[in-house]
Amino acid sequence: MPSDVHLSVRDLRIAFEGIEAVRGLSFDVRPRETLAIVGESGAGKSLTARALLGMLPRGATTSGTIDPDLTAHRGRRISLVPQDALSALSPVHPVGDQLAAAVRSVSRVSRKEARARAVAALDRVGIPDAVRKARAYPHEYSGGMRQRAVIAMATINEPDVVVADEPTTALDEDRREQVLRVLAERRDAVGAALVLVTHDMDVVRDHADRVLVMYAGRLTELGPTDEVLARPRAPYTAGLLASLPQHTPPGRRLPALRGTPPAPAALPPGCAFAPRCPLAADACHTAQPEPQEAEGRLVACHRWQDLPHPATELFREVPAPAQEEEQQPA
Ligand SMILES: Nc1ncnc2c1ncn2[C@@H]1O[C@H](COP(=O)(O)OP(=O)(O)OP(=O)(O)O)[C@@H](O)[C@H]1O
Repeated sequence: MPSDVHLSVRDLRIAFEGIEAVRGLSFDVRPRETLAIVGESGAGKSLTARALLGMLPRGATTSGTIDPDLTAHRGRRISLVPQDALSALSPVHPVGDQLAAAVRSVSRVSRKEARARAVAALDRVGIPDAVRKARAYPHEYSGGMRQRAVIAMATINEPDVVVADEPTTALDEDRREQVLRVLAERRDAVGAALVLVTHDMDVVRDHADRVLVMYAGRLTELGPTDEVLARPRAPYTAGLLASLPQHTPPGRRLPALRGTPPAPAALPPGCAFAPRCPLAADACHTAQPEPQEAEGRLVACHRWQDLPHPATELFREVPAPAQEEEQQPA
């Protein structure tokens, strides 16, 4: 494994009763970078993230390699910031005690020292009056503050990898930005790699160094965020981008990406995106495209060289319904 890589995933497959939901995924995560995993619901983002942590649901079978395997070091070398902070915190213990317990679970320090580290960790994520707040219970924190406390918990033992699974879904935009900033700041401070699972391209644009776009359990595109967003090479990435309001001119219908992804048990032959893809050709309906190097990124698409620029144009065929265009003042 190259020295600038914290974690290396190769040909990861996750199945339930023999049906693969993640189908041969490979990627690396590097220190002090945020790798966003993005895609529609059911793409396999959470399963992938949870495989890194060894937290897959009962019944899941896996193959492939995750190197190093950090699953035995959860809370120390790899940690989770979940969507719902309350699920990460016990309601019956003060927040500071929980952080101190996390410290003492991996290092032999006195209670007093662990407590001091807990207060410092809360202070670092911007919890005001951290000494007093350390004695408060999770329900006494606001939503944004609670999520920052979870970030303090996830980074207090200076892990190599932090996995954040939709960490801001429950928050409003201001708090979302604040939490993602704190997460990036802590990532840098402890030298961790951050794997950020999201379905939100705005979050990807503003907070990820690289982006892994997933569709139906497979890699669609992987590369530097700025480059992928400025010029997507996979039609699916372009479709996700075209669905953002800022890419949709007035009078055009939202969302641009029509239809829904296939269920793992009902995959079409060939490229799983082909039935929704405006560029699909015969080969796309018969042969599954493998990820290949394409101008500094990985793209799994038979037709990546044929994409127009801007590729979001592919998804702009549909005018808005007449009543939206012709709305008259009452
Ligand atoms: N416990 C389970 N048992 C059976 N199948 C499952 C289970 N968990 C996930 N799957 C299958 O794996 C697919 C991918 O799940 P995953 O939670 O990784 O999707 P996701 O991309 O994170 O979606 P979302 O954004 O909705 O969380 C699901 O659509 C489902 O078909």
